Amino acid sequence: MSNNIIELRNMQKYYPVGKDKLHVLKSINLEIKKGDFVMIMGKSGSGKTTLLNILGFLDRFSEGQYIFKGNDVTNLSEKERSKFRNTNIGFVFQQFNLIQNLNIYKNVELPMIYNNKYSKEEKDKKIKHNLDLVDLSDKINQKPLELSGGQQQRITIARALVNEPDIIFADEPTGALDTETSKDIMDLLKKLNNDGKTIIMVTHDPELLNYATKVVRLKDGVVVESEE
Ligand SMILES: Nc1ncnc2c1ncn2[C@@H]1O[C@H](COP(=O)(O)OP(=O)(O)OP(=O)(O)O)[C@@H](O)[C@H]1O
Repeated sequence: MSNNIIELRNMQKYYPVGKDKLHVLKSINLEIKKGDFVMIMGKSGSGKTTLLNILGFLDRFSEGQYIFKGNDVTNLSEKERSKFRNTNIGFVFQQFNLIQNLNIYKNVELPMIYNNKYSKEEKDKKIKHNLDLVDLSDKINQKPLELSGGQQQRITIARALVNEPDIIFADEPTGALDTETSKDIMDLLKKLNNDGKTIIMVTHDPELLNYATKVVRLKDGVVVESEE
């Protein structure tokens, strides 16, 4: 088996717009290896988020083939897609997407509620372990808005890790943070990458390129450059 964790073959994505269709991703061929730290770059509207959402089973594509960990996942049902997503992928978003009226424990617990396979003791252990990993176990009973932006993003990273996914998808994870806090978050992602997680990240920021092992540049829905 190849050591590609992800392969896209000749993938096309159209969005319906009135009677027409907008061709937003054009003949995308992509190979991502286990342990890569991939940066998807390109101008606003070039298709970065659409590509990330397709790779993360959040959106469907129109034509082509998707091979994920050696499985052809092109034609999965919605239920199978949710299972793949929940088992294999952790998500980190620019706007954190934490639930404000739940405390940190409950927020980090969420992905484990959906997959429903751990006992209360196992959940406690995993939540504490991952909060330790992001250095915030002392915030376990607080609410998201009582934390700084950087701390909230660290909580979303703990949440992304609880189901022990192989891959972390991050859409502009530092977009809402100042320079110094961005560096902390990038260093944390790099540490996870060094420990074996594959990271696929969308960014506008060329200064973050030195964290990457692979760069994919999109222009008007076309991969114009893909370099290791
Ligand atoms: N649900 C949708 N319906 C129709 N068109 C869409 C939809 N979502 C995105 N688009 C269009 O698809 C194109 C690509 O959008 P996408 O969000 O993937 O770009 P992006 O590179 O991530 O941009 P940004 O950096 O601004 O987030 C844009 O032209 C956008 O307007």
